[in-house]
Amino acid sequence: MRDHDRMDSRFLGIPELVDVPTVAVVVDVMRAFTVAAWAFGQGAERIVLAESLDEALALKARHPEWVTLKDGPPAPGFDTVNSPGFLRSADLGGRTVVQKTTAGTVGALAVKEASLVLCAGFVVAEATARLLRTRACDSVTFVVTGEDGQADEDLACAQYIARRATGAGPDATEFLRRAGESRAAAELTEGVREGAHPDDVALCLELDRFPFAMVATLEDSLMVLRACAVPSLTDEAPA
Ligand SMILES: O=C(O)[C@H](CS(=O)(=O)O)OP(=O)(O)O
Ligand SMILES: [Mg+2]
Repeated sequence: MRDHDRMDSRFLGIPELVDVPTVAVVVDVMRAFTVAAWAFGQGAERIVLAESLDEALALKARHPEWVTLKDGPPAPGFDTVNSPGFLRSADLGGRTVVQKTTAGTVGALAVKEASLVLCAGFVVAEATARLLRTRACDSVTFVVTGEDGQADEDLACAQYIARRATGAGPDATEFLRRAGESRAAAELTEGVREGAHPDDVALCLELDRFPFAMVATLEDSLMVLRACAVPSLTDEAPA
């Protein structure tokens, strides 16, 4: 039986990903994977993580009913922006979303050959940790997507999930405080980052807003993210 306390965690920025991890948790709190979680919360069936803006536009041209979003300001060919505040009023029931951002989607695509790829932020922290526990993951690479691995909102979330995945029950307050004081939070609050809603930072700091984890897999050469229900702890085998 695996000892949950022994999970080996490493925390790497995207440029540091030189080998293919077995299990990767790609963290982007502000804002890609908070946005992705909200898309599922609003009914989206799947999210295609696009390699480039051109690929997102080409997918839209082939599938006009798909919903495209990118970070930065609104742009032709894109239906919306990378903002949980704006996305929470969208009806995405059964829709396919195409997402392209500066950090989050790039980080997920950088580990697309891994056996298990989870995408995460605070809004799905507990479900993500629980999935790592139920899959008995002994060694996990956390991809800290922002600022070449230095983004403290992503590192804090990654460290929190890593602790939770070992069965420890750390108080989230300090991790959320770090995220709230991060450069990304300040830039979103001050309007430096475009395509932002005034509620974005608060929405990115909602702990366990959603009950699902998010798993990315290659489907017909596209990296596709799907919400994944995770059994409750009472369904886990005893350690
Ligand atoms: O939309 C975001 O918050 C960022 C882009 S930027 O840093 O604001 O330019 O993208 P993400 O990949 O979600 O970190
Ligand atoms: Mg980010």
